[in-house]
Amino acid sequence: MANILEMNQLRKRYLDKIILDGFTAQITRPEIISLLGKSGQGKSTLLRILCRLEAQDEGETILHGHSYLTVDPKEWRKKICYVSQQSYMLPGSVEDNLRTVSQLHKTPFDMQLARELMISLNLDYLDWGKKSIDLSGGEKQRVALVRTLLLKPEILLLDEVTASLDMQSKHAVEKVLQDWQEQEGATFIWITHDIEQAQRMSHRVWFIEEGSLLEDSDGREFFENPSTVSARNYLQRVPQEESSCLI
Ligand SMILES: Nc1ncnc2c1ncn2[C@@H]1O[C@H](COP(=O)(O)OP(=O)(O)OP(=O)(O)O)[C@@H](O)[C@H]1O
Repeated sequence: MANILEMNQLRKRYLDKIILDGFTAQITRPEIISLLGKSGQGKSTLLRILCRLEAQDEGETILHGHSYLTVDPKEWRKKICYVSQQSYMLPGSVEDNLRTVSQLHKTPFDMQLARELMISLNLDYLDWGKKSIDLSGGEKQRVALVRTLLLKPEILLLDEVTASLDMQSKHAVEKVLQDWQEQEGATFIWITHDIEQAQRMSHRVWFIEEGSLLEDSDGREFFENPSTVSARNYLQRVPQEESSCLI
């Protein structure tokens, strides 16, 4: 059977800077993959290419055996959805945002699922008539996540989606996503700089350096015994980098 997703020799450069340098990986079964690496290594660029918000310069992505060249981008983006760090709200109310997906794809709006997800993400207090522009950063982030989950994508690309959340909301998001992954058999590629979160969530880890996949490991193995010096340094350095923000 074909792999869920293949990335073959992806290359991308901005001006004279190489961002992705032959990134190659396969997803063979639904799982939660943490995409880890220092800042500026090409993680977000990779996710934007995977959902076709950007084009690679070279290389191929293949979804269930079909090259991206043969699949309409709109159809592709129903299956692979990106939730970015800057949660973009569409104009209008919270409810307008939640209904967008079904309007775009001409599918019925699943009110019950929307309500359940909002409650699970600690947003039960939120007035659905409130203008989306007036939401806090953390509220926007969670509404954007619900909006995307309602599409039930097969592959969900998560770019630091808990970055502006307090501890309680962060754990709520993790629980919702963990349950969702199991129930729906979805695949997540999750960028996080929160190593404890990655330890809690990862079935696999992809460690990226200078645009190449340096390690592709079972989650537990990666955190117990990373096989490259770079990954070992990264794991030791992250808490120090985070604590320096407090100075
Ligand atoms: N549109 C663009 N034009 C020019 N350079 C870009 C563009 N987008 C990203 N870059 C550069 O590409 C490099 C990789 O960026 P990317 O956002 O993919 O890194 P990242 O690993 O996700 O970093 P972080 O962890 O800090 O979010 C960076 O040096 C960034 O400045």
